[in-house]
Parts: sequence; structure tokens; C-alpha cells
Amino acid sequence: MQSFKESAQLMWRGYKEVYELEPKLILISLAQGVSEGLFPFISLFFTSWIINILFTQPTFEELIPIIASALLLTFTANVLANGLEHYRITLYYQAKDKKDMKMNNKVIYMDYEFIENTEVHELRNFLDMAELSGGQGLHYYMLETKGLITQLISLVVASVFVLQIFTAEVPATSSLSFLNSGWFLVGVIIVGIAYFLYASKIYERGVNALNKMLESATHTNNIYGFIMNQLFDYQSGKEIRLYKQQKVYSKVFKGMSESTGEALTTMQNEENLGTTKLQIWIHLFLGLGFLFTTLKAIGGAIPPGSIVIYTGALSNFMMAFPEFVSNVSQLKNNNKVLKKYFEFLELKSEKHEGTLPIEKRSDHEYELEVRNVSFKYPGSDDYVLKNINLKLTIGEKMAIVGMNGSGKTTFIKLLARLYDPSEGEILLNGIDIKKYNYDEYLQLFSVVFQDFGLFSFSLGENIAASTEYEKEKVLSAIEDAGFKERYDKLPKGLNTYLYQNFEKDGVEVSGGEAQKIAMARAIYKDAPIVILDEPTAALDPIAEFEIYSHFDKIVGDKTALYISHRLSSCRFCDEIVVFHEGEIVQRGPHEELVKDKKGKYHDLWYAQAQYYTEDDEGEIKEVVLT
Ligand SMILES: Nc1ncnc2c1ncn2[C@@H]1O[C@H](COP(=O)(O)OP(=O)(O)OP(=O)(O)O)[C@@H](O)[C@H]1O
Repeated sequence: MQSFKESAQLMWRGYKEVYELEPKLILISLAQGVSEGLFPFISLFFTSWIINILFTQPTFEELIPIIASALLLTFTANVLANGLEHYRITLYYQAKDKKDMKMNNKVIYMDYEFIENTEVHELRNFLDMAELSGGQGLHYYMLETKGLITQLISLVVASVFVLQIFTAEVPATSSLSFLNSGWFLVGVIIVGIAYFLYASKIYERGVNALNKMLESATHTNNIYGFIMNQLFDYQSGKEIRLYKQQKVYSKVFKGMSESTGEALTTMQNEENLGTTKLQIWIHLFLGLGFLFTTLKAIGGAIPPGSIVIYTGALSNFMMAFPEFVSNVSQLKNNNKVLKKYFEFLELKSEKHEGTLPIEKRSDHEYELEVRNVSFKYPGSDDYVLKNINLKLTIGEKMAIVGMNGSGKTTFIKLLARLYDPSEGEILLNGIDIKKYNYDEYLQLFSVVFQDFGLFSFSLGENIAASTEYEKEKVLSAIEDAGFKERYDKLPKGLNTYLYQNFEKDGVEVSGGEAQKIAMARAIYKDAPIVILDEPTAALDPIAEFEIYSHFDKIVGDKTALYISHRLSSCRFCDEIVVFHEGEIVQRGPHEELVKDKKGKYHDLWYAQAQYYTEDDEGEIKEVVLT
């Protein structure tokens, strides 16, 4: 439960945020709220004025200017309201776009570990759902402020008129003079407070049902987003059809729709029931109010024509009051959503942001040392890497091998600082990598991950990772990565879009072709440290052979770290490091490791040895199994 102070601070922050996104939106909402709040009273005022004059049997000439000014005023107010409404809605969409942009930028720049964190996904989903299904969050301030102001103005102005009815005195000689008693006003105040408390309770129930619906919908939406990605992904599309998973998905959809439907129905029922109960009370009070006003007029406390303005004011008060109470309940609830909005924007980078620049060295003298590094993923108790010690010396080619799940990719994530070690440190030229400016540090690496990603941009932009690039350099990278033959057939060369998300004539590339493009991207970057995680897994034997033939050209005198399950391809490395269950269990050159019959490398090598043979010069050749 938020304290009043906390709620007020959040509201202030919320409005400040909207103001920063689109300053005019608040001002226009205020102007429109005030004018819409006042407008009904102006009409009522004129109507009751005209009726009162009619009782005095006025001439036509007397009436004309009053009716004309009433019409002119109503017309002007309507035109103004219409214009303001259009302008406000345009400003709202602009503010919403800017807010969405801000949230998307947060996702783009947030620490990688947040991207892998389900709680962060749920938080973002919750905010989207709260806005879409409940109109909550910053959205509430952007859109509903006008309504709140209108209700507030209506209440204040109507209260003034309502008070006037109570203070207007029926002459003491009248049999209705008992209406002058102050107890009527006291009664109204007590009933008003009781109504406020009762209505708040009812609206709170509605808001709780909304929250329940949001919780359920957020979870469902998370699964839904995940499933929709899978359904439209042609990779999993194959599996879904071949393994006849359609029924499983249909069942999941049905379950999701039932649970969300149930929560929605509960919310609607709660709202309907609440509204009906409140409407009964409102109309009862309204009836009593009309009776009181009419009796006051009969008693001579107010002119008969003024019944219009007083009963109108009473109606306005009675209509605005429940809406206002409902908005106050929503506002309170909205603060919870708003809190999460700021929580999302404030997700703090756990990463130490160093400031040290990286020395630009043409001799590539960058030495990486991993010292006593252990690591467990956030939220997990299990160590994925345990006490790793390694030194990558300049120009060295090192291979990391090991069974699935032994921690090889995780180790690379640490080197690229996608995560920081839980224990120990990684040093670059003797200095903890955390102390370096991260962007500059990243410039040292060309990485091709096993699950690399390409973007739906043009080929040139994919390889250069930029919209501007050196064409010759890109073409040379394409050649070195073995993509030249396919490239020559591309309709628009480097301007050919990959995939069809952005361009209808974008091309689909095969897994192996995609891997070559990812490789070309790493070659183009020309960073001093090259890390390749299963870079040839999807390549055909000839393409793989070409990559290895070009390897010296690709890697040159750079430091290289190479992960592969195909052990024969690791032999060109100066040193092979064997990972097992998160630990380094062996290291050394191939010839040395393979001799150790008790070692893990020996097991791994001989498990694959049937696929290879050695020629007279000791060269490994792949053999055809019969
Ligand atoms: N984001 C993550 N959160 C929690 N655990 C993870 C995460 N990513 C990987 N793991 C776990 O860490 C362990 C090591 O995974 P890693 O991907 O580093 O292995 P690997 O040696 O590269 O395996 P492979 O040869 O199959 O590619 C695995 O048990 C995996 O389940």
C-alpha cells in the first residue's frame, strides 16, 4: 500500500514525465478540461435566464439578443471544444510514440542479462497489457487528465449552485419554511461522504478485478508472444507440422483464452454490478434533490426558471461525482503501474562502466588473461564456470573443446562482457576489463556466435554493421567468407535485403549462407581478437574447407579463440583447452593431448576418429564411412 506522500510523488513524477515527452499535451488537457467543465453551466445559465425572463412577459426585442448570444456562445464553445479535442488527440499520439520509443531504446541499450531475464520480459509485458487492456500507466495521465479536470470543475461549480439552494431562504411565513433548516445541508454532507466511501469500495473491487485480469493477461501474453514467434518462424514451422504439434498449440491457445476470458468476465461483472448499484443510489439522491429544489421554488426561495440551473447543477454534480470517485480509484491503482514503468526505465546496469580508453595498437599487442574466474547465471545457484585460468597471448590461436553444456559459449560471453564474472577477473594488458570503456573494449573483438543473428537490413549493412561502409572492404570480406558465388547472383548486390520483413524482394538465405554472412561481418570488423563459436557447423564440406584454407588470411596475426566440436579442425591451433563441467581439465597442443589416454581429449578425439584418417604427411583427412 502506497502512502499518500509516495502516491503524490509518483503522480508528480508521472506528470513531469508527460510534460517532458509533450509539454503542450498537459496544457491543452487543462484548457479543454476547464472549458468542458464550465460549458454545461453556461448553457444552463442561459436557459434559466430565458425562462425567468419569460415569466416577466418580455418583448420579442428583449429576448432576441439573449437567445442570439446564447446561441453564439454555444456555437463558439462547441467549435473550440472540437478543435481542442482534435489537437489533444494528436498530441496524445505524439506523446505515446515518444514514450514507446523511450521504452524501446531502454530495451536496445539495457544489459544483455536483462534480455535473458524472464522477469524483465514480464515487466515489459505487464506495462503493455496495463496500457492496452486497462488504459493504465503513463497513458492514463496522457489521456485521462482532461476528464479529471472536467469532473473537478463540474464538481466545484455545481457545489456552488447546490450550496445556493440550501442557503436560499423560503419566507418564514411559508408552510415550507422548514426547508431552511441547516440539517438538510448536514444530511447532504454526511450522505456525500458515505457515498464517497461506498463508491470507492465498489470501484476498488473493479480495480482489483482489473489487476487480476492484467496479471493473468500478462502471463498469457508472454506465452502468446513466444508461441506466435514460433508459429511464424519457418524453422519451428517445419517441426510443428512434421511432429503434428498443431493440436498441442491449439490446446494451449484454448487454455489461455479461457483463463483470460474468465478474468475478463469477472472484471466486467464486477464493473457492471458496481455501476448498477451506484446508479440506483445516484438516481435516488437525484430524485430527492429535485424534490427539494422544486419545493424551494414553490416556497418562493428561488425564481421558478432557476429550477433549471439548480436541478441541472445537481444532475451535473451527481454525474460527475461517481466518475470522479472512479477516477480517484483508478489513479491510485495507476500509481502501481506507474511505479513499474519507472522501475523498468531505471533497470540499473549492473555492469561496471569503466572509462579507461583502449590503446589503439597497430601491432595488436592485446593480451587477455582470465584469472580465477567462476560464474553462475543470475538467479541460478549452479556454477557454470569454475575457477578458470587462461592467458590468450598475442597472435595465439587457441581452441576450446568440450562436451555440450561444458561452458564454452558462456566463457565467450564473459570475454565479451555480456556478463561479468561472479568471481575472479579478466584482465586486458594487466588491467581489469571492467575499467575500460565498454564500447572501446568491444571494438577489440570480432565474434561469431553459434546462434548468431542477422538483421532484416541490406547485405552491406549486415556485414558492415552500419549504414555506411567501404564497399571494397565488404566485397573482400564476402570473398574471404566464401559467399562470393551466392553474392554474384543477388539481384541488388550489397543493397539486397535479407529476409522479407522490410522489403518484399528481400532474399531468404540458407543456414550455411547465413553463417558465411556472419563470418563476413566478423572479417569486415577486422578486430585484433577473433572469436569463432562453431563457425562452420552449418557449412558444407567444401565451404568448410574454403574457410579453413582462408583461415590464415581471415585471422592473420590476430589472436584467435576457436570453439568447435569437430576436433580435426582444431589441430591448427597452437593450444587446445578442454572444458568439462565448467572446468578446464586439460590443455596443450593436439599431439600432446591425444597421447594422454586417461584424458578427456583422448575420449573426444577417438569418438570422432572413425571419421578421419591421416595421410603420409600427417595431414588429417575426412573419410567416407561405408
Ligand atoms: N541464460 C542462461 N541462464 C541460465 N543458464 C544458462 C544460460 N545459458 C546457458 N546456461 C547453462 O550454462 C551451461 C553451459 O552452457 P554453454 O552454452 O556455455 O555450454 P557450451 O559448452 O557452449 O555448450 P554447447 O557445446 O552445447 O554449445 C548449460 O548447462 C546451460 O544450460
